Amino acid sequence: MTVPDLTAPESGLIVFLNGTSSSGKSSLAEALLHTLDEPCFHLPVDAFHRMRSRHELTPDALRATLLRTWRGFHRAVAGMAAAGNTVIVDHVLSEPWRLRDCLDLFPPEDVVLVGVRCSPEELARREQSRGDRPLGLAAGQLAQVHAHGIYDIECDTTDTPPEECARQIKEFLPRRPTPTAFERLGPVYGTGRGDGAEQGGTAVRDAARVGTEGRR
Ligand SMILES: Nc1ncnc2c1ncn2[C@@H]1O[C@H](COP(=O)(O)OP(=O)(O)OP(=O)(O)O)[C@@H](O)[C@H]1O
Repeated sequence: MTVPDLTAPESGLIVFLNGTSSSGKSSLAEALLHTLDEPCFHLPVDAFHRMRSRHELTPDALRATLLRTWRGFHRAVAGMAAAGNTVIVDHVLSEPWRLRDCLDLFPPEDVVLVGVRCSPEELARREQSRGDRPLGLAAGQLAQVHAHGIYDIECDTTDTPPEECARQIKEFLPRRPTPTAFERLGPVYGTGRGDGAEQGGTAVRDAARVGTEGRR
């Protein structure tokens, strides 16, 4: 029987899609799965919420459980990438601690931070037609989600189909400049692997102040 090579592989790329609810992250992630040449995984936080058992919880317990779900999600992404997998992350940076936690965990040179933009009018139209998201959810997230201000690449899904956005990202990957957005954001947020991963990270200190934004 052949023994598999278990020496530490090179870290895989993390294509980090950040945008409000209804901005088109999941659709873009799905298009990327078909567009990128190498095997890759789409890890959406929604899948982790679906895996959780359906217990009745007090508001405090729910808040703590949601926080653990998000933090577990970040660590699952880091683990998949550490094993050499290309990972597409579908994320809403609607609370500052979420970005801090990711900055603490992910190798900054391996993250491609993608801003997924969409006009407020189109976001409202999509919410209306979906019917499974509270109206105004996306509008309420807009300012915070993009507050860090830096991306490696941005896509505007208002008038551009997911397949075209995926093609633009694929074209960008081999010529992405350094320092990456994550490399630039680490010092700004006073975070980074090394101090964060071992000690629990700034995000853990922030967690005491975490909001109750919940599942989104
Ligand atoms: N590029 C696009 N052009 C037109 N419609 C789109 C585009 N991308 C997504 N949509 C539509 O917008 C709605 C939301 O898309 P999607 O689920 O991909 O967004 P999301 O950002 O993952 O949302 P959420 O975070 O709420 O799950 C869907 O009805 C989808 O068909």
